[in-house]
Amino acid sequence: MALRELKVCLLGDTGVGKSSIVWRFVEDSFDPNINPTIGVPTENPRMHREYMQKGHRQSASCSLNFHSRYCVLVLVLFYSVSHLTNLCHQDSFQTLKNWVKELRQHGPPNIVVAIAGNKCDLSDAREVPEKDAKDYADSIHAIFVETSAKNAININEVFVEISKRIPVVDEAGGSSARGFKLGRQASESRRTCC
Ligand SMILES: Nc1nc2c(ncn2[C@@H]2O[C@H](COP(=O)(O)OP(=O)(O)OP(=O)(O)O)[C@@H](O)[C@H]2O)c(=O)[nH]1
Repeated sequence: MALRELKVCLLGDTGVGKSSIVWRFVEDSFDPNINPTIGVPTENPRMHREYMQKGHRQSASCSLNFHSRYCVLVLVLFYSVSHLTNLCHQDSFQTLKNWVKELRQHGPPNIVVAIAGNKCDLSDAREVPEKDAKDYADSIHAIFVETSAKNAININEVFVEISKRIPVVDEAGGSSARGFKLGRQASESRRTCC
């Protein structure tokens, strides 16, 4: 089966867990002391995808500089709970809405958008009700999943859900809305991630 190269951009406030989600998905690991990153593309060896992480500090023109040869998918993150940083949950939820607005204005049409409410393991500190986030996601026709990179909750699922919405492109360049199946690259069999 032919491989397609796709790009997933992870957008969201600093500290919402973009890097941690990538690490959990690619390496099945979690680092509580992970360093902040800004805009460093990360190769995904498992699925021949390229992940680009973008923090909210970057300008829209820079961070929404999508490459047309890729089918572009977007995972927008916020955390559903208050967090011990100077950013509160409402900030990250509001930032998410701003990202969506920018995507609608500057992103390609028919972009696949998924919203992840990360850090759902901190349920005692929950302050954004799941229903509010779900209602918002429904209103923009986005996928919504609550995730925890720490406890490996729904990390694979969010990417599987995204993959289901990716149109299949046939050899003639036409597309259908059937989605496609995620799989592992044979050449990367030494990797131990799931
Ligand atoms: N409890 C909990 N902590 C998490 C989770 N995901 C990430 N963290 C922690 O949140 C902090 C920030 O995580 P990062 O993955 O660096 O967040 P980021 O969005 O990539 O941050 P920037 O690189 O600054 O944009 C780190 O201390 C992580 O260990 C999670 O699901 N649950």
